[in-house]
Amino acid sequence: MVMVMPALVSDEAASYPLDLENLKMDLDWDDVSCSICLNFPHNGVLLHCSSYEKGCRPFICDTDQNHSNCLERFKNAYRIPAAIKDTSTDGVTIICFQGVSASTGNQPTCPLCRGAVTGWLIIDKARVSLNMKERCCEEKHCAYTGNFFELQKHAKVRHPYSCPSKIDPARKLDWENFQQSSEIIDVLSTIHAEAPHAVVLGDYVIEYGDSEAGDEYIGVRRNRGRWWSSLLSCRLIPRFGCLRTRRRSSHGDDRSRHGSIADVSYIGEAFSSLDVREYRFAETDDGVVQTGVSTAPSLVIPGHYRWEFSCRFIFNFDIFITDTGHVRYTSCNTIDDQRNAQKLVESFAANLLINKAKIGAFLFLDRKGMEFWTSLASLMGVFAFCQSILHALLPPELRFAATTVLQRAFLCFSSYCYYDITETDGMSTNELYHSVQLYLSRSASVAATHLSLSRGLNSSAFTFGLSSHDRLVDTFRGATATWEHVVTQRQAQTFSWRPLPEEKRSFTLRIKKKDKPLFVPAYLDHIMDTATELRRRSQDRLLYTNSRGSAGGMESRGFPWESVPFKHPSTFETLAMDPERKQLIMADLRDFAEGKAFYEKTGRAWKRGYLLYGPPGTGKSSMIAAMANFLGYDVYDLELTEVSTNSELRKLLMKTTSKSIIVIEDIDCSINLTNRGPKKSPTPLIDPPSTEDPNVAVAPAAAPKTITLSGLLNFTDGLWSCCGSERIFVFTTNHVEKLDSALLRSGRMDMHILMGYCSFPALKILMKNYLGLEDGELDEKSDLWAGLAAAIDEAEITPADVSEILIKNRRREKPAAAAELLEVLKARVEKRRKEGGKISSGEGVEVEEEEKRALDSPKESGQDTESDGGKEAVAAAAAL
Ligand SMILES: Nc1ncnc2c1ncn2[C@@H]1O[C@H](COP(=O)(O)OP(=O)(O)OP(=O)(O)O)[C@@H](O)[C@H]1O
Repeated sequence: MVMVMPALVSDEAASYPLDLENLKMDLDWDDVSCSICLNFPHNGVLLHCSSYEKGCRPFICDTDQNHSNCLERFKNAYRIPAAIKDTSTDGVTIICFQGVSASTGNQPTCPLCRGAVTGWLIIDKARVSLNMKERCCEEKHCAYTGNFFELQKHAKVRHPYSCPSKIDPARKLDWENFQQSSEIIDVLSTIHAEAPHAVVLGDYVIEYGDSEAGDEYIGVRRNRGRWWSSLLSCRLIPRFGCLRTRRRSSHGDDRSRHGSIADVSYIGEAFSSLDVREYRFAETDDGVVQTGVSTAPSLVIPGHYRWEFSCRFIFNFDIFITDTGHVRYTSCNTIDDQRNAQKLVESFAANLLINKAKIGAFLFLDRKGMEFWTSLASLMGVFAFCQSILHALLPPELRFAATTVLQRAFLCFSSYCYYDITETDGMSTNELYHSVQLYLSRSASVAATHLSLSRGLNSSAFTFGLSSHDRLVDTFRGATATWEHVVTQRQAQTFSWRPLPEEKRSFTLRIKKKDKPLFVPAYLDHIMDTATELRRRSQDRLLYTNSRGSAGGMESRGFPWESVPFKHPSTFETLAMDPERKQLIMADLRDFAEGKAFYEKTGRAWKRGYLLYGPPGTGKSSMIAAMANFLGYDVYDLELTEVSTNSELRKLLMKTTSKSIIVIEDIDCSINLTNRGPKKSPTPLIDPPSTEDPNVAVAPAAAPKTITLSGLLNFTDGLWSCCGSERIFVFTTNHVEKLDSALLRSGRMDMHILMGYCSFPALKILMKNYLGLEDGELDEKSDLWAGLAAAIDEAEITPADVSEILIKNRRREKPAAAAELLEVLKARVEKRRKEGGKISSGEGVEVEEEEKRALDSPKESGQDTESDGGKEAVAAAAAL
């Protein structure tokens, strides 16, 4: 047996003797493949590794750069500077690496067993045999196959410049990734072997459970006796570049035995073999004192700066701070790392000295903070435990009672009081809930992050609402109110006549107990008022009427008014009227709308009456529309002929809302305004059908009309007139002289407005409206303009008539249309003069009024004339 001792440079390698005889005998050359390219190893060599004795035979190719070139690549990977021929005997040559030492951390390792490689053997017999094996050309896309010599020739001729043995970067990266993943798996399996209950979170291992065993695992004290807490042990998975470096520096023979053992030894040795500096914390001293230890200075740091966990920084070293008063850092390989570690610990100590505060940058929790959170956690744990016990032991009724008692106790001791405003109040809807919703929508649109949006019927605006469990803080008279929108699922669907929504919604108002007198009821009133105003502004205005053809419909659905959206376009701007008078009326309306305090102070009902009188077509209806548009009020057009009794009139009044205009047009045509007492029973105009005929249904007799002037007077200025607020009464008439003076007195009709014939300023407005004629557009000194100014007053023409002429001529040129108007005015003046100054339109008024009276109240006209006859008939029947 020939034993050869290779002249190895490292001490460890010196112990690998070679049994050359056995080497020659125990190989079947057909089964040999290159450990790197996995092909037949042409011109092959056998790496001499530490596991040679155990049968490891790592053959690799020793070809040139035109082929796989595996030996060269192996040497390059480990930066082996040189190799020398050491021994040569009987067809076996031993080559040894030069200048390789285990201490440099760059020891070549066997591709099969990962053991240290000290050199290689050239076995002549193996070479001859292996060189004759056929393999493919290494060049991409080349299909040539041949033995070693054929391939050499082929490469020289066909691929003289190719270099297939260069490393493909993508494949290199793949290989590195593969190595990394296997390292991760190794580390994880080691962690689980060492600490089966640990959880690996990112780069850290968190251990749960009791650590009474007191294993000072990797130098970090565990949290004793606190079963609920978890302890951040340490960062175990370092960066893999570092891991690989460390691996290379470790002993190969350990690793060759077992892969995972290698990682365990890594974790262990990180704290044993590396440089450990130590800083000491003293319990009592408040300063940081550097105690003179020769190589490792000690810092005395107050006790409350102790931390119970360790942290690995982004650098390649670890710092541990233990409750025994020690700060330790372990540096890795480089001098830079050591310097960084030292700097960090020193700046940490300096910070403590200066600030005596937490150093946030180091992501540490101080002991006090830890204690607080652990106490809190323990309290919560106890609470959860008690809750589960109570749940198991107590019946639901008892639990409910206990909860109620607890809630009451809580409310007793709380400095807040709470108000729940539910969406429904029993069977009816809670108006306050909707008002609060609308009120909060003002600020919700700004403050809240999650909103619900809605748009109501007859509304042109969107309203915002709080979503479930959203909160909003409001201030009222300097105090704070917190609103929360609570939405819960309705539990069991109880029997109900109407379907209930699936969710129960409510608002909870939280205010301080001391603010209670401030909030209740003033705050709620404020909410209601604001919501009403918002609702009014966001909704289209409405035109109501009570005219439905019969008094029987009065109580239909409990609401006597029917409404349509109010869309009249008339405004004070388009109203043809003297500008000064217009301004006067507008100022009066504005004062009224803003006069809440004034009316309260003076003890007057917040209402105002306007009487609009003048010939037909002078703009009385237009004036009402302009008023409504100016104030933004709803309009109630009261048809008096549809109202049977004074009480009905009262009910109608009661059902009007505030901020509204109640209009009675042509009041002189609607009622006998001289009779203050009840009217006589009316006699039907047509005979009632004979009751003898059973087939004919007997129509019920029309309800007697008992509405009186006094009823109307009470309507406008009685006790009932102030059942609402901010209401305007407007009466219109063509014959003011026919009205009872009681109706006209101040307090009922506060302002009498004459809507007269078209004046020259009014004419200008109409020409602007219909012809688009702006001021100064026509030469004011022109004959046309002067003629219009002179004729308009004498013509006594209504704005309605002027409008009609202008509409007819609106497509013509403006001067031509104005000239046409002048012609009409002149003709009218001429006619008036001929007729001796009699107002022709006045005659028209009379005729028109008669017609109106006949149409509007046929019964009334009939009543008076036939009342005597009726009386006679009744008397005759009584005599019989
Ligand atoms: N002062 C005015 N300004 C603008 N347009 C007017 C004016 N007066 C009348 N008009 C026009 O004439 C038409 C009739 O007017 P309006 O109905 O307001 O008159 P009125 O006085 O209410 O008539 P009546 O007494 O017959 O009800 C309206 O369509 C309007 O366009």
